[in-house]
Amino acid sequence: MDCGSQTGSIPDSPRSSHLAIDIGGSLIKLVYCSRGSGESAADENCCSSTESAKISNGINFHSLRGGRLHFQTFETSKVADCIEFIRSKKTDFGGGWHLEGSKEKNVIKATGGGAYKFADLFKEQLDIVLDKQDEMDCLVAGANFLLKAVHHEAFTYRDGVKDFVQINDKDLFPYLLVNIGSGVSMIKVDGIGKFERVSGTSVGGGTFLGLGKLLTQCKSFDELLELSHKGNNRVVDMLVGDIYGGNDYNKIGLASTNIASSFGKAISEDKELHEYQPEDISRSLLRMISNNIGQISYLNALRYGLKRIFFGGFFICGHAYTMDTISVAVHYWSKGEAEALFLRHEGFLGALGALMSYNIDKSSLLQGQIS
Ligand SMILES: Nc1ncnc2c1ncn2[C@@H]1O[C@H](COP(=O)(O)OP(=O)(O)O)[C@@H](O)[C@H]1O
Ligand SMILES: CC(C)(COP(=O)(O)O)[C@@H](O)C(=O)NCCC(=O)O
Repeated sequence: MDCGSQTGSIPDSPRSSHLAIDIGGSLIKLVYCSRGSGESAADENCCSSTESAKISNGINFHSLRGGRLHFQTFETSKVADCIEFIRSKKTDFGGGWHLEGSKEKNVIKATGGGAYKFADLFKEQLDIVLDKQDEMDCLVAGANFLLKAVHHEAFTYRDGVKDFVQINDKDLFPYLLVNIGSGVSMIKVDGIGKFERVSGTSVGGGTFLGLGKLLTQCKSFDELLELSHKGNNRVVDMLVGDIYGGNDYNKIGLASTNIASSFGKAISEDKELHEYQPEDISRSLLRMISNNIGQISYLNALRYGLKRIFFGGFFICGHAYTMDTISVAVHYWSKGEAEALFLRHEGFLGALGALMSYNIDKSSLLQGQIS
């Protein structure tokens, strides 16, 4: 993305630039363009950003011709940190955020439920007005932008192998966009600004983290994911073989190793929670939720005749086991007909969409200038 004045993509004063915010149920995502040499990647970690922000900054920080695009996250429960961060950036933004055509002095584009929930807080604390953008509009705009503009944005993931897929511009639509945030939205996208939210499920990233905290005493998402690396879901899940005396159930295509019932082993084992390893619980939970989302996504793709399913949202977080499980679920249920694709900037679709709702020259944004 070019924030520089040479292309005229962002008509603004030399120092000021644009900031957009997506305030979700779990995380706040900030995206902002800045110009000049004043900032470095190190700035990204200077405040109380979450661990996943650090991870994503590692891959998402972009040097821009004439400017830079920055990505930042905060836990929504720590909105005060986000407010302090924005306050600290105010001078970098020429003393405020001036929206073209608006009488208001400080206005920033904002999406997600928090744009409503925290509107008064931003006004009181920062004297900033949140210019609310619809969450679904932003998700779709962000996804379309990335898929059209960014080389190597989408990839498949199977058995630990990431394969980048270059999407032909003329062959992008229709597709299913599945955003796995706190909850999950499934959106059939037919073109730029043309979409319908066709389904959703409340069993999403918030469920993984919420149940995971209750069941394992973990304090954070990163801790829970880390545990899942070391776990064995078969200790907790009831397999087909557990029911069929070690045999496959060939007639309906089930191998003995298939999960028959997530967490099903806990029915009969008469064990207390503390007798299970938190690693195994975390693994089983992650698998259950990823598999379920993969399956519902496939059913919606089938319902609308869609071959490509793009997965976004911070739940995925570039995590190998999550992506593998989703890919296997889509492949398994579609008998290889549909494909799960992941996005490098998965967690920032809404924030990028909100950023694009500024009066920015879209044609220059769509010339592949984001790396
Ligand atoms: N550092 C983190 N803290 C909390 N949740 C995280 C973190 N990193 C990833 N997640 C996962 O991402 C989900 C939030 O995804 P996101 O797309 O930001 O949704 P939302 O817009 O609802 O906040 C969480 O529910 C959790 O599963
Ligand atoms: C309400 C939401 C759009 C909010 O987005 P989020 O903060 O989870 O990213 C999302 O949580 C959702 O789509 N939930 C599923 C609700 C349902 O379809 O049953």
